[in-house]
Amino acid sequence: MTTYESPLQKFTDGNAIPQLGYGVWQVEDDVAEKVVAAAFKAGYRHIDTAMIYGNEAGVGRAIAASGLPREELFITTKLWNGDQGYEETLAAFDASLERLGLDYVDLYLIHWLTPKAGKYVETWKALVELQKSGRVKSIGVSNFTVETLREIEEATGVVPAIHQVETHPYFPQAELREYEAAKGIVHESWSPLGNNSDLLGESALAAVAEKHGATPAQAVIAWHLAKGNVVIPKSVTPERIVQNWESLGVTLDADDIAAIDALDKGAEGRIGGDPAEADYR
Ligand SMILES: NC(=O)C1=CN([C@@H]2O[C@H](COP(=O)(O)OP(=O)(O)OC[C@H]3O[C@@H](n4cnc5c(N)ncnc54)[C@H](OP(=O)(O)O)[C@@H]3O)[C@@H](O)[C@H]2O)C=CC1
Ligand SMILES: O=C(O)C(=O)[C@@H](O)[C@H](O)C(=O)CO
Repeated sequence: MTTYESPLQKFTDGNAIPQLGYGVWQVEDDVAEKVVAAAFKAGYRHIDTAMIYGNEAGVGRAIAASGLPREELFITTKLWNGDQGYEETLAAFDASLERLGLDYVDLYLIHWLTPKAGKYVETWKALVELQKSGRVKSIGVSNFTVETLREIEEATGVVPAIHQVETHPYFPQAELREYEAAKGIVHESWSPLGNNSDLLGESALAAVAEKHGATPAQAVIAWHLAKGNVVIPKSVTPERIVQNWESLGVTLDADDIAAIDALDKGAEGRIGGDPAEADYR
């Protein structure tokens, strides 16, 4: 069996993130403990959770039981929308850290812009403070827009290390990725496999996958990796956890990438909420 190691993407703050990680949205807390253990066994060292997923404690138990040195792990969690605001953020962060059983996280994200609440600038200031405290190594955002990425930078002089946002072949985020590249913001793809849409059944993917002796999911993960995206596929199925990790052994050529690029559906390709409008509380 080949042993893989994820490539790293460098942040402008000097830290780096493993490009292939493991996401745990819609995973019950007790299940999270088991599947994160399986992910560690497969080789993943980067775990993506959030307060709203309700499984930080289960992730924390898996970390504690793993025996893996803390410095080999990369743990992300996120501030939920109802906790935005300067003081509220500091308190919510403490609670997340406690549930995880950690004394620092590698990455803390503002989960959604929530434009109507209008608190994202003061919330970003709290993340800047948390990074200074050393209890968060890197800070970033999720579900922002070009305009609001610019706004938080102008308010603080601090550019997010990373932007986690819906990205998959149906909705590849070309314009946003161009702005991020100019700013050195790493792009992170959520719902990278298209979360139960028709994506994995596309015949174009089947053709690319067959050419490489791979599965459609592996072809999609390899596409994200080739684009430089950080990618965090979720699965609670043991063989898929391993299969997704083994995407690291799949290298696409320019024709394969063009064939997957052609699946772009424009605005129609979006599966989740539009950050400019979504105001989940
Ligand atoms: N910041 C944000 O707002 C958001 C962040 N995220 C993050 O991104 C992560 C991934 O996104 P998510 O929405 O979960 O969806 P994904 O795009 O990762 O798709 C997950 C689905 O694909 C299935 N699947 C996984 N691997 C395979 C495979 N090899 N072959 C076939 N099917 C497969 C899973 O099934 P099964 O589990 O049954 O195996 C599950 O139904 C989340 O877990 C979360 O960490 C997601 C949404 C929003
Ligand atoms: O999965 C996430 O990270 C999300 O932000 C959302 O899909 C969220 O969990 C949700 O359910 C929105 O109401």
